Amino acid sequence: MYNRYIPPAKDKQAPTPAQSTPASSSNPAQPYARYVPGQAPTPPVPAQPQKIVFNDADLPPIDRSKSTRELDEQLTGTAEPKKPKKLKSNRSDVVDEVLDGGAKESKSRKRKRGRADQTVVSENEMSHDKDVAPSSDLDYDNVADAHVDPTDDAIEERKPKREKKKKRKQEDNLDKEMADADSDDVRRRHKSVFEKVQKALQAKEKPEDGNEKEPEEEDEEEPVVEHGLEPLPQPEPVTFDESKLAYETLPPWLSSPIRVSPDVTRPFVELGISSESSKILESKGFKDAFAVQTAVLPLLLPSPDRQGDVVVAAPTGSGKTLSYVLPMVHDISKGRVTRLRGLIVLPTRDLVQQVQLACEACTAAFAVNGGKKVKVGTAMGNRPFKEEQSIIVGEEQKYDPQGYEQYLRKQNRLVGLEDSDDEDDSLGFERSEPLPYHVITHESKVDILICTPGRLVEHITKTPGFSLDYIRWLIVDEADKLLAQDFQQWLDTVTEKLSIGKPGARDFPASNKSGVRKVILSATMTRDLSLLNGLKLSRPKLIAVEGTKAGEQNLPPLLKEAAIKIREPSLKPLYLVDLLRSKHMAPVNQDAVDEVSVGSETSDHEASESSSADSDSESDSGSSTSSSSSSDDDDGDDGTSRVKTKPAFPMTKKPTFPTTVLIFTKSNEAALRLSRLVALLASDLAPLMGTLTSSTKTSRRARTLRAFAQGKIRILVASDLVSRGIDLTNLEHVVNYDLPISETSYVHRVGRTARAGRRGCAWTLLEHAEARRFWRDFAGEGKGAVTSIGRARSVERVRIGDGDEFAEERVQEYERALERLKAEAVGREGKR
Ligand SMILES: Nc1ncnc2c1ncn2[C@@H]1O[C@H](COP(=O)(O)OP(=O)(O)OP(=O)(O)O)[C@@H](O)[C@H]1O
Repeated sequence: MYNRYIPPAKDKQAPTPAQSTPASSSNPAQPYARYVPGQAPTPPVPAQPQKIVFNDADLPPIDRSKSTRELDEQLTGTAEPKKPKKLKSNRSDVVDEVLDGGAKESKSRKRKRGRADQTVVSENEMSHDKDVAPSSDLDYDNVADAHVDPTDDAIEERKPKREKKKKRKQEDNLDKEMADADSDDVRRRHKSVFEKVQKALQAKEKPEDGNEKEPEEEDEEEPVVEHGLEPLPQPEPVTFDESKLAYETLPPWLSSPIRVSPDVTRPFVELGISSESSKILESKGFKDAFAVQTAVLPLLLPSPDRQGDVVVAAPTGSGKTLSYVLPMVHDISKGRVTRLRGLIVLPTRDLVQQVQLACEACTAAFAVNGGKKVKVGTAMGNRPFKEEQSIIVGEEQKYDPQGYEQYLRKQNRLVGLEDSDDEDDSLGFERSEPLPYHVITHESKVDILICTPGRLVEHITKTPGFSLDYIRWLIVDEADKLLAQDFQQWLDTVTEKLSIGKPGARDFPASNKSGVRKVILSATMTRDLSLLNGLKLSRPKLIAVEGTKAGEQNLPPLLKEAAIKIREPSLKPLYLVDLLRSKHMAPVNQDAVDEVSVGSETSDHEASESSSADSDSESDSGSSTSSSSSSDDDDGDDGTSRVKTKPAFPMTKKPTFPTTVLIFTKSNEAALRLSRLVALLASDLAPLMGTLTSSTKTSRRARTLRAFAQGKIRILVASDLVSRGIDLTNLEHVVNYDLPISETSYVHRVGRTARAGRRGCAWTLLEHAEARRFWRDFAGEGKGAVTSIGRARSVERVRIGDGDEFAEERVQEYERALERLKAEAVGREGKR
């Protein structure tokens, strides 16, 4: 929180920069002041001269900052052991005074009295005394702040005599007031203040009673303003109402989306898909169009109206993929020649592979009634670049003596030129040599390319014959992520290519439209115009599944969320094991996969999961190719990346697990460590576990996902790699072992379950320090809740574990597992 600077009142003298004392940690007399909202600002501390002159030699210097801190610590119970200080601060004086009920005259006052005829009490000090004594609503901050710095005396001496006289008069009044303060009336008022102080201290010291304490009940941390540098006068701060500003400045298409109810479904035939195609879609599990599809398909399928681009903001698992794949494949299937007409850009390789499957389902559906079987290719850096080039672009030797002549002339011309301005050459293409009297021509081998942004840019710049001239569909899925992280300026590179028109190349044969259709999608769609502008959208329309307010990120309607308090963070893995073994880990959908019994097939595996054997990157930057040095040696029988372990503790029964779980950790390393730890703590679950991290080879990740889909793996431990887009059909539970870094991340993580109209549960393990942020930012509960997450029901509180402590033998077992984990890590290090 930032503290707002409140300029001093007009009649106060504004400090000039020359007067201000530079902030310095070495300055022990650094003054601190505290901003109290809604109260008049503390008058500016008078400028401090370089040399401090004391009128009273016996008077010890007063450290204002020290006193403020000490009181803070006393009140909040956060006092740290301090070096003994000879000085007794003004603030301590005031607290003494308050605690003594005003009967005892404070030392500061004695001092003031003592020097009344030598020094002049500053206005600050006076105002403080006036404020403190009679007020029953004592504000300690003001009390402390109001104390004058000793250097004020020196300043006072320099003031004109007239002013001093005035001050002396005020001082007389002060003495009179102080005498009054001895009266019973004031004593009574001080008593009430004392009671308040005691209450406040008791409330602070009250130990946690073990019950789930509402984090929002915790006191707000009070803002502290450091006045090491005297603030310069500033204009009145402008109040900034973010929500108002955002919506008023959004263009109409963004602020007024086309809303669709989440319950709507319609047969595909009603939306313009032929009955033959619809039947094939149904055979693949797509019977009726989901809500988002009912809204998007009419905008993207051929129609007599001129249509613009489409932006889709719909919850995770709502079926966004099919909403763009269907119309794109439908359109491209009307053509004859294979040209690169559709680009789908996605942030990770796993998503590329997933969307490829959806595309293939649709190509089959439209390869009927003379429709073209649309060819789909991928470019994501999972194989050598050359190989990928040959899959995407075909090369052909064509007999063409004239062309060959030209080719030779060009070659001769280029010989000896240091800086060739030949575009192809400067791009570093590796060209094949033509046969004599032949020329080399290139043709796209795919109609649709699904790619990661980095790899796309590599092909644009390095693959001969790779052309975007015929592109008429550009799909950007998980758009907020792709726009926020502009990998290798992919968007500029692509939009520049798309701006080059080629007559007839971008016509849509089934309608009167030409150009590039852009479809931009995300469950957490950005409203940041500066990002969206980069897409150069044409007459865009925003589709939002109802309930998705602008700026809001809605969770799937059938998602149940719960938070589990971790009372002993050092034993957090035990809470996870208990959760996995608890009644909460039950199937939540009727058709959930039956319990599998894997037997001991994997129990004799020797190797534990290697944390860094593979080197694929999470978000493809495009420059990496799959690592040939990576080994799949430690794959399971079915090639999956199970957590293989020699059981640390004897297995007594066959491994079973009633449901499916995806556990998110904060990093690759954390995922690998946790899965190994759980395998050691619950060895019967080890054969059912797998890990998904960005350090795992892509092919192995794909096998793990396949094994999960087949029910062979039931528990996945993952980094945020799979938090976006991944569709694990049978996933029923998501566990946030580590709290996600943002609301957006939370939405994507928990959105791996409760997809496509199914039920799902999300569990978040909460350490004490995280509770406040979770309830306020993610759950949207309590004081200052600011969440943008929309949900059908509120987050539940669930208790796991045996109270504050686990049985001693479990703790010992855990310690043994940790020791073993450590030994394994050391052993691995040693091998490297
Ligand atoms: N019309 C449909 N009928 C049946 N299932 C469908 C239909 N449309 C999509 N699905 C299924 O719904 C699931 C979720 O779809 P999809 O992956 O497209 O969601 P999404 O909105 O892209 O989610 P995310 O934002 O997490 O990427 C998939 O398993 C998909 O096969």
